Amino acid sequence: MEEAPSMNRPTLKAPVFDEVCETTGVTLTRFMNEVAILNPEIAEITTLFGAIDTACKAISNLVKRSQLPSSETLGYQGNVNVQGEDQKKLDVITNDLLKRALRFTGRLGILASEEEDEPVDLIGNAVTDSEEIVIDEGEKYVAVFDPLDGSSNVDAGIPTGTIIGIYEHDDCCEIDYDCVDEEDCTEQEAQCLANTLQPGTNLVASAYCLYSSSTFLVLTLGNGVYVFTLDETIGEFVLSKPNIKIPEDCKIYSFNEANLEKWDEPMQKVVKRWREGTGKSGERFSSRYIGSMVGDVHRTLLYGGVFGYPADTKNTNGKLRLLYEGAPMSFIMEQAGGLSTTGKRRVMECVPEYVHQRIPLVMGSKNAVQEVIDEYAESDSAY
Ligand SMILES: O=P(O)(O)OC[C@H]1O[C@](O)(COP(=O)(O)O)[C@@H](O)[C@@H]1O
Repeated sequence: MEEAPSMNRPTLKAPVFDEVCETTGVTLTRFMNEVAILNPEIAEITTLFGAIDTACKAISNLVKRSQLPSSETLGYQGNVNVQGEDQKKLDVITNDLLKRALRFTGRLGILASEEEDEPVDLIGNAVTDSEEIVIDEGEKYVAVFDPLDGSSNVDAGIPTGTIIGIYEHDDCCEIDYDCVDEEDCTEQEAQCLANTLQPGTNLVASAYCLYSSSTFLVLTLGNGVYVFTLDETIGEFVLSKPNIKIPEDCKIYSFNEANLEKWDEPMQKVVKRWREGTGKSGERFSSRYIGSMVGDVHRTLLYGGVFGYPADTKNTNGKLRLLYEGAPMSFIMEQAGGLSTTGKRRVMECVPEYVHQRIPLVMGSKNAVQEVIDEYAESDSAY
């Protein structure tokens, strides 16, 4: 897999709110307005976050109401998505909801989603059936998203989430002519693909929304990680934790341990040492695993720990998707001071070869993830 050089992007100026007196009244809208004032060059992104704000509130409501007897959103849609997964009704509904919210900002050139077979080119197809979408001349972006991560858990009321990554759209990005020749795709389609298959180092923003005891929207614009909590009384996301940092040390790991024996050796060795308390920290780790990436990553960010879905003899590339799960969550983890690796590579530097590509993933507290990286470096593991 190709590795991408790091992008030298100017660091954004982040609005500063001190912990105690200022945060109580800082809504996401106000936060984004302050970001736009401090960084006029990315003012357009704040419009996208307006759409994300609305869509996540609507999804939060849908998820909460989905358990009610009157709800028609439980169960399966009857279709199978491009990855062979049975689509839940909520997968389809939340996908449509987010697609529409983002499209009508007029700022989006392309979107790619777990529930869409191919990237959707909004520039090439500006007119869709009855709804004409006007794409502004201004800055355009590419959005990649997993509309309802962990949806297999939704019927049991287990936390689920939405994951979003935002890239700049480059009208004159280099296209892969092989794709044009061999796969008979048009130049426009090749350009659409090239704009979609960008490495995490190109991300300009990423966010996840966790639908759980509360609804949390966690985001980075490349200068720290900010946690907003939905205040249902005013219907606004309110800044609850500015500029969070993940603890460098930890004693919690979060993996589907049922796969442990199928993992490759370095991963097995490290987790067995953590279980016995014979790892670098000498701490005996405890295990926590929800089986919903957004829930497991949110806990890991706040309490410290290591979350991952390593490669194994069944899922030789792991289970999680690089473009709309791995990279956006790695951007947030790194911005909070953590690390994210495949074991051998920094996830953010991996260039996706196709939209639904899977990648082995281990992310979390710096010193523990470094232990995994060191173990892979020592081993000449095939993975
Ligand atoms: O059930 P497993 O194999 O442990 O996999 C759980 C992982 O799969 C996922 O549910 C995959 O996500 P999707 O629901 O978006 O396909 C992750 O949220 C979670 O971390």
